[in-house]
Amino acid sequence: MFMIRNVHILAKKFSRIRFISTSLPRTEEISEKYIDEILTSDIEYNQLTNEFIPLSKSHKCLVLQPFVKWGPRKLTITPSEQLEEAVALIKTLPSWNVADTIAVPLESLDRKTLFKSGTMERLKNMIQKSPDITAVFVNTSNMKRVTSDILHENFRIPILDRYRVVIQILKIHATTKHAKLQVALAELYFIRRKAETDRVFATADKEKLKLIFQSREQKLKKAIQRLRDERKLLRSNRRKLDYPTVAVVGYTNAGKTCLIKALTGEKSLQPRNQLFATLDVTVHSGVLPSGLKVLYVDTVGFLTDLPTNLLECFNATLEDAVLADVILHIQDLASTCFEYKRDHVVKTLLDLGSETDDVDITDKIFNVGNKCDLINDIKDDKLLRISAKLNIGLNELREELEKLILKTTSRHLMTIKVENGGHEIRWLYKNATVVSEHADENNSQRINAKVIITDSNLQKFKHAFLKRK
Ligand SMILES: Nc1nc2c(ncn2[C@@H]2O[C@H](COP(=O)(O)OP(=O)(O)OP(=O)(O)O)[C@@H](O)[C@H]2O)c(=O)[nH]1
Ligand SMILES: [Mg+2]
Repeated sequence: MFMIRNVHILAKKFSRIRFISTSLPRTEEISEKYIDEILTSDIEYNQLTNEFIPLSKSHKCLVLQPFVKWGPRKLTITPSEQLEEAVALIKTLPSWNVADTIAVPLESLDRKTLFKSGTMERLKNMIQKSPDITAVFVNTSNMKRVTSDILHENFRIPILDRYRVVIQILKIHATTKHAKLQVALAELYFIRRKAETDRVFATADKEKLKLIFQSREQKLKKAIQRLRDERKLLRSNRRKLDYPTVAVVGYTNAGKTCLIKALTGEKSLQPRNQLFATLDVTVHSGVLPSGLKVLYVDTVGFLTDLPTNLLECFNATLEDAVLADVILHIQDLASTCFEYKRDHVVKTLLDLGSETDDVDITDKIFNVGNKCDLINDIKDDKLLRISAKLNIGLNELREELEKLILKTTSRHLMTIKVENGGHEIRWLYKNATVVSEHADENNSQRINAKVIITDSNLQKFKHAFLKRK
């Protein structure tokens, strides 16, 4: 009842608030200060957030996994695997714990009360007998308001669904402005849906709420657009530098950040045994066996069964991934539902590829199996097995990556005979990667330069030097 009574008070307070509409600046005029203000001082909206999704400092949860025993809604992931992921989600939140877990078989997930009366009673008794349970986490993507109210009336403690828990994690883990804005947008969609279905608001108040939500959505989208434009600029600057990019993607906790740390030696990177540890796209430089410099892009991890609104916010951050020269898909060999997670990532990537660039990205995806130190059986013999943590298989990975990069970026690894200290070698140092130089045995005036050069620069080189001869 606590939550419902609060919303009543809010509805009363709310009818006294006057909504002041302010005009939005143009995208290019949006300043850092403006972004800070959206995130911290939107008073009317912050009041709504506190009421609809109060951030609890700690909870002891009963993790409840409803599952359909048979029929088309039956999933390839087992209920115990789903429970395992749900427990990991809760444990990611500081000071949150799991009191108990239970998988509940259902005929369908569409019943308004979710459970039949017998099961409801059993669960009610179980919760009443365990006073240390302070919340129930029902691991479904987006529970209907009516269902959550019915469960709350029965269990008398807060009811959380997957959307609510994931948002809580994202709020804690978001550190950069872009991540914070994306999370704020996902949260707005969540609160709007709740408020729209709330019966305690009068129609006039609902109109006012609608204006607050609309205004906030516009502000957030504009600010996100500004940061996206900035990222686009950074991307095109990177292209001008002509360094190939490798996007490291995969399910959350697969070891993406750990792998980039191992490949680049960058100490600032912090792999963590948490879901959604990384919420920002960051770029780190590394060197391939031939000396070619590459940029590794760390990305946000994937998670199945998220509502579309939340997914949209994530997908925006994956633009960099789809546009990279190579997509390194890292899979956790030790994870229980390995195939299920792999298929989810591949499907999302292919969908994103066709949306963003309308291209088939299959040829530039490279699959690796990480955490080989934890298992002995070979799950997929086509996968290159590595351990980012113990540095196993990383040299082979670098070699394979280099081959694929040369192919996808139309680069050539070749030896060119040039004059020692002449224009040509200077040009090559400027426009290609010179891997090594060896004196020509037959002519001391000339050297053999081993270079990596793009197709277009090779044409330029030929045009500038070979045609003149
Ligand atoms: N045993 C073992 N553990 C690993 C290996 N690679 C990564 N880990 C561990 O797996 C956990 C997750 O690693 P991260 O690199 O943070 O995973 P991520 O894919 O970046 O996760 P998100 O950012 O949440 O998407 C950390 O505790 C790592 O130490 C490995 O090869 N072997
Ligand atoms: Mg990470």
